[in-house]
Amino acid sequence: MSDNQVPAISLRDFANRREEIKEELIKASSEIGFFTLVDHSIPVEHINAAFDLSAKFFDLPLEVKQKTPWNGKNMGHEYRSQIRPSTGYADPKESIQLGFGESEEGDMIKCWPAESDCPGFKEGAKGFMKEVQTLSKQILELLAEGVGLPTNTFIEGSICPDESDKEDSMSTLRLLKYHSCEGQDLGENYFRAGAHADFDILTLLFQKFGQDGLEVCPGRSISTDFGYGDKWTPIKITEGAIVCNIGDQLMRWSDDKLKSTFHRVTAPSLKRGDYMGDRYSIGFFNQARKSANMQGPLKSYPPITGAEFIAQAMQRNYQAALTAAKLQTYEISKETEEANKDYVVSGTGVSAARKGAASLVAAA
Ligand SMILES: O=C(O)CCC(=O)C(=O)O
Ligand SMILES: [Fe+2]
Repeated sequence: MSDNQVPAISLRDFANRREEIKEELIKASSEIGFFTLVDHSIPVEHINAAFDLSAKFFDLPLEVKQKTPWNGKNMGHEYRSQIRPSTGYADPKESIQLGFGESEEGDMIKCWPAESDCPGFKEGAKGFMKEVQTLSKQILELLAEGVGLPTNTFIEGSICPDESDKEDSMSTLRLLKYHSCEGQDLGENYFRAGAHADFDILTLLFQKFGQDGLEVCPGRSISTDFGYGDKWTPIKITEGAIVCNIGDQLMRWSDDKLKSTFHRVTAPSLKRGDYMGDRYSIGFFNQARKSANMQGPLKSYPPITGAEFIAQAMQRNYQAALTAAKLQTYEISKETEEANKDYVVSGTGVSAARKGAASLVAAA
Protein backbone atom coordinates (compact mmCIF):
# COMPACT_ATOMS: atom_id res chain seq x y z
CA MET A 1 0.00 0.00 0.00
CA SER A 2 1.78 3.07 -1.19
CA ASP A 3 2.44 5.84 1.29
CA ASN A 4 0.28 4.39 4.04
CA GLN A 5 -2.82 5.94 2.50
CA VAL A 6 -6.17 4.72 3.74
CA PRO A 7 -7.59 2.71 0.80
CA ALA A 8 -11.16 2.91 -0.48
CA ILE A 9 -12.65 -0.56 -0.88
CA SER A 10 -15.64 -1.07 -3.17
CA LEU A 11 -18.30 -3.63 -2.22
CA ARG A 12 -19.80 -3.51 -5.72
CA ASP A 13 -20.94 -6.92 -6.97
CA PHE A 14 -20.14 -8.42 -3.57
CA ALA A 15 -21.17 -12.01 -4.27
CA ASN A 16 -18.95 -12.34 -7.35
CA ARG A 17 -16.04 -10.28 -6.05
CA ARG A 18 -15.97 -11.81 -2.55
CA GLU A 19 -12.40 -13.16 -2.72
CA GLU A 20 -11.00 -9.99 -4.23
CA ILE A 21 -12.72 -7.85 -1.58
CA LYS A 22 -11.46 -10.17 1.16
CA GLU A 23 -7.90 -9.72 -0.05
CA GLU A 24 -8.22 -5.94 -0.09
CA LEU A 25 -9.77 -5.90 3.39
CA ILE A 26 -7.06 -8.09 4.91
CA LYS A 27 -4.26 -6.09 3.29
CA ALA A 28 -5.70 -2.79 4.54
CA SER A 29 -6.50 -4.18 8.00
CA SER A 30 -3.08 -5.70 8.54
CA GLU A 31 -1.01 -2.84 7.08
CA ILE A 32 -3.05 0.23 8.03
CA GLY A 33 -5.92 -0.80 10.32
CA PHE A 34 -8.20 1.63 8.46
CA PHE A 35 -10.08 1.59 5.15
CA THR A 36 -13.13 3.28 3.70
CA LEU A 37 -16.10 1.47 2.18
CA VAL A 38 -17.73 2.65 -1.02
CA ASP A 39 -20.53 1.12 -3.15
CA HIS A 40 -22.01 -0.34 0.05
CA SER A 41 -25.61 -1.07 0.98
CA ILE A 42 -26.46 2.07 3.00
CA PRO A 43 -27.99 4.87 0.89
CA VAL A 44 -26.69 8.40 1.48
CA GLU A 45 -30.26 9.46 2.39
CA HIS A 46 -30.27 7.03 5.32
CA ILE A 47 -26.95 8.40 6.55
CA ASN A 48 -28.26 11.96 6.27
CA ALA A 49 -31.44 10.97 8.12
CA ALA A 50 -29.31 9.55 10.95
CA PHE A 51 -27.40 12.86 11.13
CA ASP A 52 -30.74 14.71 11.28
CA LEU A 53 -31.84 12.55 14.21
CA SER A 54 -28.52 13.20 15.89
CA ALA A 55 -28.91 16.99 15.53
CA LYS A 56 -32.47 16.71 16.86
CA PHE A 57 -31.21 15.01 20.01
CA PHE A 58 -28.26 17.33 20.57
CA ASP A 59 -30.52 20.39 20.12
CA LEU A 60 -32.46 19.38 23.25
CA PRO A 61 -31.73 21.24 26.51
CA LEU A 62 -28.83 19.74 28.46
CA GLU A 63 -31.14 18.76 31.37
CA VAL A 64 -33.23 16.66 29.00
CA LYS A 65 -30.20 14.96 27.44
CA GLN A 66 -28.86 14.27 30.91
CA LYS A 67 -31.97 12.27 31.83
CA THR A 68 -30.05 9.34 30.32
CA PRO A 69 -26.57 9.99 31.70
CA TRP A 70 -23.56 7.86 30.82
CA ASN A 71 -24.01 4.79 33.01
CA GLY A 72 -20.52 3.41 33.56
CA LYS A 73 -21.30 0.57 31.15
CA ASN A 74 -20.42 2.63 28.13
CA MET A 75 -24.04 3.71 27.45
CA GLY A 76 -25.89 7.02 27.70
CA HIS A 77 -25.08 10.71 27.27
CA GLU A 78 -21.84 12.41 28.28
CA TYR A 79 -21.04 16.11 28.01
CA ARG A 80 -17.42 17.18 27.78
CA SER A 81 -16.39 14.43 30.16
CA GLN A 82 -14.34 11.94 28.15
CA ILE A 83 -10.77 12.49 29.23
CA ARG A 84 -8.28 10.86 26.88
CA PRO A 85 -5.07 9.53 28.36
CA SER A 86 -3.27 10.96 25.31
CA THR A 87 -4.28 14.55 26.07
CA GLY A 88 -5.25 14.67 29.75
CA TYR A 89 -8.27 16.88 29.03
CA ALA A 90 -11.87 16.11 28.16
CA ASP A 91 -12.70 16.05 24.46
CA PRO A 92 -14.64 19.26 23.62
CA LYS A 93 -17.70 17.27 22.58
CA GLU A 94 -20.82 15.51 23.73
CA SER A 95 -22.00 12.08 22.74
CA ILE A 96 -24.69 9.50 23.36
CA GLN A 97 -24.07 5.76 23.22
CA LEU A 98 -27.04 3.57 22.33
CA GLY A 99 -27.36 -0.21 22.59
CA PHE A 100 -29.64 -3.03 21.47
CA GLY A 101 -30.71 -4.09 24.99
CA GLU A 102 -34.44 -4.18 25.70
CA SER A 103 -35.18 -5.24 29.26
CA GLU A 104 -35.97 -2.64 31.94
CA GLU A 105 -33.19 -3.94 34.18
CA GLY A 106 -30.66 -4.09 31.36
CA ASP A 107 -27.68 -1.76 31.01
CA MET A 108 -28.78 -0.52 27.63
CA ILE A 109 -32.44 0.40 27.99
CA LYS A 110 -31.64 3.40 30.17
CA CYS A 111 -29.66 5.05 27.41
CA TRP A 112 -32.73 5.85 25.29
CA PRO A 113 -34.37 9.29 25.56
CA ALA A 114 -38.12 9.19 26.24
CA GLU A 115 -40.40 9.29 23.18
CA SER A 116 -42.05 12.45 24.55
CA ASP A 117 -38.65 14.19 24.76
CA CYS A 118 -37.41 13.20 21.30
CA PRO A 119 -40.23 11.79 19.14
CA GLY A 120 -39.15 9.21 16.56
CA PHE A 121 -35.59 9.11 17.86
CA LYS A 122 -35.55 5.55 19.19
CA GLU A 123 -37.23 4.00 16.17
CA GLY A 124 -35.04 5.90 13.72
CA ALA A 125 -31.78 5.23 15.54
CA LYS A 126 -32.60 1.53 16.05
CA GLY A 127 -33.39 1.18 12.34
CA PHE A 128 -30.06 2.75 11.43
CA MET A 129 -28.18 0.56 13.92
CA LYS A 130 -29.67 -2.56 12.35
CA GLU A 131 -28.74 -1.35 8.89
CA VAL A 132 -25.14 -0.70 9.91
CA GLN A 133 -24.95 -4.02 11.72
CA THR A 134 -26.17 -5.80 8.60
CA LEU A 135 -23.47 -4.16 6.50
CA SER A 136 -20.90 -4.97 9.19
CA LYS A 137 -21.70 -8.67 8.82
CA GLN A 138 -20.42 -8.68 5.23
CA ILE A 139 -17.08 -7.31 6.41
CA LEU A 140 -16.89 -9.44 9.55
CA GLU A 141 -17.28 -12.69 7.66
CA LEU A 142 -14.49 -11.82 5.24
CA LEU A 143 -12.20 -10.73 8.06
CA ALA A 144 -12.83 -14.01 9.91
CA GLU A 145 -11.99 -16.08 6.85
CA GLY A 146 -8.99 -13.89 6.15
CA VAL A 147 -7.43 -14.59 9.54
CA GLY A 148 -8.16 -18.32 9.37
CA LEU A 149 -11.26 -18.54 11.58
CA PRO A 150 -14.67 -20.00 10.65
CA THR A 151 -16.74 -17.55 8.56
CA ASN A 152 -19.27 -16.79 11.32
CA THR A 153 -16.82 -16.31 14.19
CA PHE A 154 -17.09 -12.51 14.51
CA ILE A 155 -20.76 -12.37 13.53
CA GLU A 156 -21.76 -14.91 16.17
CA GLY A 157 -19.21 -13.36 18.51
CA SER A 158 -21.05 -10.04 18.36
CA ILE A 159 -24.66 -11.00 17.59
CA CYS A 160 -26.55 -13.86 19.22
CA PRO A 161 -27.50 -16.19 16.28
CA ASP A 162 -31.26 -15.88 16.89
CA GLU A 163 -30.86 -12.30 18.14
CA SER A 164 -32.89 -13.28 21.21
CA ASP A 165 -30.50 -12.35 23.97
CA LYS A 166 -30.30 -8.59 23.61
CA GLU A 167 -28.78 -8.18 27.07
CA ASP A 168 -25.72 -10.10 25.90
CA SER A 169 -25.14 -7.57 23.12
CA MET A 170 -22.48 -4.92 23.61
CA SER A 171 -22.46 -3.30 20.19
CA THR A 172 -23.22 0.38 20.30
CA LEU A 173 -24.13 3.34 18.12
CA ARG A 174 -22.43 6.54 19.20
CA LEU A 175 -23.69 9.92 18.06
CA LEU A 176 -21.06 12.63 18.47
CA LYS A 177 -21.19 16.40 18.40
CA TYR A 178 -17.95 18.37 18.65
CA HIS A 179 -18.76 21.92 19.66
CA SER A 180 -18.10 24.91 17.46
CA CYS A 181 -14.64 26.47 17.65
CA GLU A 182 -15.74 29.71 16.00
CA GLY A 183 -13.56 32.67 16.87
CA GLN A 184 -11.02 30.50 18.71
CA ASP A 185 -7.37 30.15 17.77
CA LEU A 186 -6.65 26.78 19.32
CA GLY A 187 -3.15 26.07 18.08
CA GLU A 188 -1.89 22.81 16.64
CA ASN A 189 -1.85 20.75 19.80
CA TYR A 190 -5.50 20.91 20.69
CA PHE A 191 -7.72 18.01 19.65
CA ARG A 192 -11.44 17.53 19.34
CA ALA A 193 -10.82 13.85 20.11
CA GLY A 194 -7.48 12.90 21.57
CA ALA A 195 -5.50 10.04 20.02
CA HIS A 196 -6.90 6.65 20.91
CA ALA A 197 -7.56 3.21 19.49
CA ASP A 198 -11.06 1.72 19.73
CA PHE A 199 -11.88 -1.17 22.08
CA ASP A 200 -14.13 -3.05 19.71
CA ILE A 201 -13.97 -5.55 16.84
CA LEU A 202 -14.80 -3.23 13.96
CA THR A 203 -15.88 0.43 13.89
CA LEU A 204 -17.91 1.99 11.08
CA LEU A 205 -17.66 5.75 11.18
CA PHE A 206 -19.94 8.17 9.36
CA GLN A 207 -18.57 11.64 8.69
CA LYS A 208 -20.26 14.74 7.35
CA PHE A 209 -18.96 16.20 4.15
CA GLY A 210 -17.02 19.41 4.89
CA GLN A 211 -16.39 18.46 8.53
CA ASP A 212 -12.92 16.94 8.27
CA GLY A 213 -10.51 16.43 11.11
CA LEU A 214 -10.05 12.66 11.45
CA GLU A 215 -6.40 11.59 11.27
CA VAL A 216 -4.89 8.13 11.41
CA CYS A 217 -1.51 6.92 12.56
CA PRO A 218 -1.20 4.00 10.15
CA GLY A 219 -0.13 0.53 11.18
CA ARG A 220 0.37 1.46 14.81
CA SER A 221 3.58 3.35 14.06
CA ILE A 222 3.55 5.32 17.26
CA SER A 223 6.22 6.34 19.66
CA THR A 224 4.32 5.98 22.93
CA ASP A 225 1.52 3.84 24.31
CA PHE A 226 -1.01 6.61 23.96
CA GLY A 227 -0.41 7.54 20.41
CA TYR A 228 1.82 10.55 20.05
CA GLY A 229 3.03 9.31 16.71
CA ASP A 230 4.68 11.69 14.33
CA LYS A 231 3.13 10.52 11.09
CA TRP A 232 -0.56 11.26 10.89
CA THR A 233 -2.61 10.77 7.75
CA PRO A 234 -5.71 12.97 7.38
CA ILE A 235 -8.84 11.30 6.05
CA LYS A 236 -10.67 13.48 3.57
CA ILE A 237 -14.41 12.95 3.78
CA THR A 238 -16.17 11.85 0.62
CA GLU A 239 -19.96 11.80 0.52
CA GLY A 240 -21.42 8.41 1.41
CA ALA A 241 -18.08 6.69 2.11
CA ILE A 242 -17.85 4.91 5.47
CA VAL A 243 -14.57 4.98 7.37
CA CYS A 244 -13.84 1.63 9.03
CA ASN A 245 -11.21 0.63 11.53
CA ILE A 246 -10.07 -2.46 13.34
CA GLY A 247 -10.42 -2.27 17.14
CA ASP A 248 -8.44 -3.80 20.01
CA GLN A 249 -10.76 -6.81 20.34
CA LEU A 250 -10.12 -7.86 16.76
CA MET A 251 -6.40 -7.22 17.05
CA ARG A 252 -6.27 -9.71 19.90
CA TRP A 253 -8.75 -12.10 18.26
CA SER A 254 -6.58 -12.20 15.13
CA ASP A 255 -3.36 -12.80 17.11
CA ASP A 256 -2.27 -9.22 16.22
CA LYS A 257 -2.50 -9.84 12.47
CA LEU A 258 -5.07 -7.07 12.05
CA LYS A 259 -4.04 -3.73 13.55
CA SER A 260 -6.07 -1.56 15.88
CA THR A 261 -4.75 1.81 14.87
CA PHE A 262 -4.53 5.12 16.73
CA HIS A 263 -6.60 7.97 15.42
CA ARG A 264 -7.65 11.43 16.56
CA VAL A 265 -9.78 14.38 15.51
CA THR A 266 -7.87 17.62 15.07
CA ALA A 267 -9.37 20.99 15.91
CA PRO A 268 -10.04 23.26 12.93
CA SER A 269 -7.58 26.06 12.31
CA LEU A 270 -8.48 29.72 11.85
CA LYS A 271 -5.17 30.22 10.04
CA ARG A 272 -5.87 27.45 7.51
CA GLY A 273 -9.34 28.87 6.93
CA ASP A 274 -11.06 25.63 8.07
CA TYR A 275 -14.77 25.35 8.76
CA MET A 276 -14.98 26.23 12.47
CA GLY A 277 -18.57 25.27 13.30
CA ASP A 278 -20.05 22.23 15.04
CA ARG A 279 -18.82 18.86 13.78
CA TYR A 280 -21.05 15.78 13.84
CA SER A 281 -20.01 12.18 13.38
CA ILE A 282 -21.60 8.80 14.06
CA GLY A 283 -19.77 5.61 15.01
CA PHE A 284 -21.10 2.07 15.12
CA PHE A 285 -18.94 -0.13 17.30
CA ASN A 286 -19.28 -3.86 16.66
CA GLN A 287 -18.27 -5.24 20.04
CA ALA A 288 -17.96 -8.84 21.18
CA ARG A 289 -20.99 -10.11 23.10
CA LYS A 290 -20.56 -10.27 26.87
CA SER A 291 -20.29 -14.06 26.76
CA ALA A 292 -18.27 -14.38 23.53
CA ASN A 293 -15.09 -16.33 24.03
CA MET A 294 -12.39 -14.56 22.08
CA GLN A 295 -9.29 -16.41 20.99
CA GLY A 296 -7.29 -16.28 17.77
CA PRO A 297 -6.39 -19.30 15.60
CA LEU A 298 -2.79 -19.29 16.86
CA LYS A 299 -3.89 -18.99 20.51
CA SER A 300 -1.30 -16.23 21.05
CA TYR A 301 -3.38 -14.91 23.93
CA PRO A 302 -5.51 -16.74 26.48
CA PRO A 303 -9.26 -16.74 25.90
CA ILE A 304 -11.17 -13.79 27.29
CA THR A 305 -14.88 -12.94 27.21
CA GLY A 306 -16.24 -9.80 25.54
CA ALA A 307 -17.42 -8.40 28.88
CA GLU A 308 -14.05 -9.01 30.53
CA PHE A 309 -12.19 -7.42 27.68
CA ILE A 310 -14.26 -4.22 27.91
CA ALA A 311 -13.98 -4.17 31.70
CA GLN A 312 -10.18 -4.34 31.43
CA ALA A 313 -10.07 -1.76 28.66
CA MET A 314 -12.21 0.68 30.62
CA GLN A 315 -10.19 0.17 33.78
CA ARG A 316 -6.94 0.78 31.92
CA ASN A 317 -8.24 3.89 30.30
CA TYR A 318 -9.70 5.29 33.45
CA GLN A 319 -6.78 4.45 35.65
CA ALA A 320 -4.66 6.34 33.18
CA ALA A 321 -7.03 9.22 32.62
CA LEU A 322 -8.79 9.74 35.89
CA THR A 323 -7.68 7.77 38.88
CA ALA A 324 -10.72 8.81 40.87
CA ALA A 325 -13.36 7.70 38.37
CA LYS A 326 -16.09 5.78 40.14
CA LEU A 327 -16.75 3.07 37.62
CA GLN A 328 -18.87 0.01 37.97
CA THR A 329 -17.91 -2.04 34.96
CA TYR A 330 -18.34 -5.68 34.08
CA GLU A 331 -16.65 -8.17 36.37
CA ILE A 332 -13.30 -9.71 35.49
CA SER A 333 -13.15 -13.30 36.68
CA LYS A 334 -10.24 -14.66 38.70
CA GLU A 335 -9.50 -17.18 35.93
CA THR A 336 -9.14 -14.40 33.38
CA GLU A 337 -6.87 -12.38 35.63
CA GLU A 338 -4.74 -15.45 36.19
CA ALA A 339 -4.65 -16.40 32.48
CA ASN A 340 -3.70 -12.87 31.43
CA LYS A 341 -1.14 -12.08 34.09
CA ASP A 342 1.88 -12.57 31.83
CA TYR A 343 0.60 -10.22 29.15
CA VAL A 344 1.49 -6.59 28.90
CA VAL A 345 -1.34 -4.12 28.67
CA SER A 346 -0.62 -0.59 27.69
CA GLY A 347 -2.67 2.51 27.03
CA THR A 348 -4.98 0.53 24.89
CA GLY A 349 -5.05 -3.12 23.96
CA VAL A 350 -2.94 -6.02 25.06
CA SER A 351 0.49 -6.03 23.51
CA ALA A 352 3.13 -8.71 23.08
CA ALA A 353 3.37 -11.36 25.73
CA ARG A 354 6.17 -10.77 28.19
CA LYS A 355 7.01 -12.93 31.15
CA GLY A 356 6.54 -11.39 34.55
CA ALA A 357 4.52 -8.34 33.53
CA ALA A 358 1.68 -7.20 35.75
CA SER A 359 -1.84 -7.70 34.44
CA LEU A 360 -3.34 -4.23 34.71
CA VAL A 361 -0.69 -1.59 34.25
CA ALA A 362 -2.00 1.91 34.61
CA ALA A 363 -0.13 3.80 31.95
CA ALA A 364 0.43 7.34 33.13
O1 LIG B 1 -15.53 11.72 15.26
C1 LIG B 1 -14.71 11.07 14.62
O2 LIG B 1 -14.47 11.31 13.44
C2 LIG B 1 -13.94 9.97 15.31
C3 LIG B 1 -14.62 9.43 16.53
C4 LIG B 1 -13.90 8.31 17.18
O3 LIG B 1 -12.80 7.98 16.83
C5 LIG B 1 -14.52 7.56 18.29
O4 LIG B 1 -15.57 7.98 18.79
O5 LIG B 1 -13.97 6.51 18.68
FE1 LIG C 1 -12.23 6.05 17.73
